[in-house]
Amino acid sequence: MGEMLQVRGLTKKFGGFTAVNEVAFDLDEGEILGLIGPNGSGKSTTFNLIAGALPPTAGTITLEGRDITGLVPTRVCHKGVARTYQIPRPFRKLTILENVALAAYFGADGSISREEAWRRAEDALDLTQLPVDGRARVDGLGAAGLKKLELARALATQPRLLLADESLGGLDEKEMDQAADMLSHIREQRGITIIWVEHIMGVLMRVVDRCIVLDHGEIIAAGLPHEVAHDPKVVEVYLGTDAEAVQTQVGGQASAETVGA
Ligand SMILES: Nc1ncnc2c1ncn2[C@@H]1O[C@H](COP(=O)(O)OP(=O)(O)OP(=O)(O)O)[C@@H](O)[C@H]1O
Repeated sequence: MGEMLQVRGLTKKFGGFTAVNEVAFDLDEGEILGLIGPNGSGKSTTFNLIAGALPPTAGTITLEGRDITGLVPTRVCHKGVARTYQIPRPFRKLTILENVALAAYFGADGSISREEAWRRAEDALDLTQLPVDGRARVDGLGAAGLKKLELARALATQPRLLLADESLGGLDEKEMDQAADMLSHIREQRGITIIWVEHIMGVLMRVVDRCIVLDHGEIIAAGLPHEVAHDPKVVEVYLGTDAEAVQTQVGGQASAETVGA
């Protein structure tokens, strides 16, 4: 397995405020990495830096051995990185298929035929279990369906690295589990490497290979899900609540500190 992504010294300052501070991690091809942390910990900013939506103040981002630091989002997309947005904003007047075909077409910078864009769209709809029927409308989709559409639009650009800003907060427990299984399925079927950003720890821990935890813009823990869930620093920032539920789910031996926490 080759290296997909290398992040070093990644820092973002907004005026005098440091939102992301010296973040560094590696990601292997085919891995699912969870990026978690409480509100305001710097998850979205880190994500936006990798996707090119924000220029970093310092640090480097290397994709498959090539420096992509500071490239604009369309250029990053053409290098094989796709992202989803926390708040889906589809074209409501277009059908589901049209929305996804447009993403395929523009994601490829118009270098593919319309027929190829439709084909890629159908494939992405199939992968996300959305109706491939050309008449199905966006209006009929609920919160979970809109998340799938967001995922389908990203997948239609045929990325090698998917940045999934899932934020499953609006979904019920069953829908959250299905969304998690879907990411796992996408990795298995297509070998796509995934960074999954999520505020809720529990649902993510079941499918990620590794995770990193941010707090105040810095990595406070990194490792296997059960290691991270038992890390006293992680338990502290999540005030025990979510971490306890996760420990039950992922198992593993609790450390002396967390037992007493
Ligand atoms: N454009 C901006 N200008 C100034 N401050 C910003 C900007 N974007 C983010 N911040 C600040 O940077 C910090 C990190 O924000 P970020 O959105 O990355 O956190 P997050 O972990 O994604 O939070 P959430 O789970 O709430 O989405 C926050 O304190 C936020 O207010």
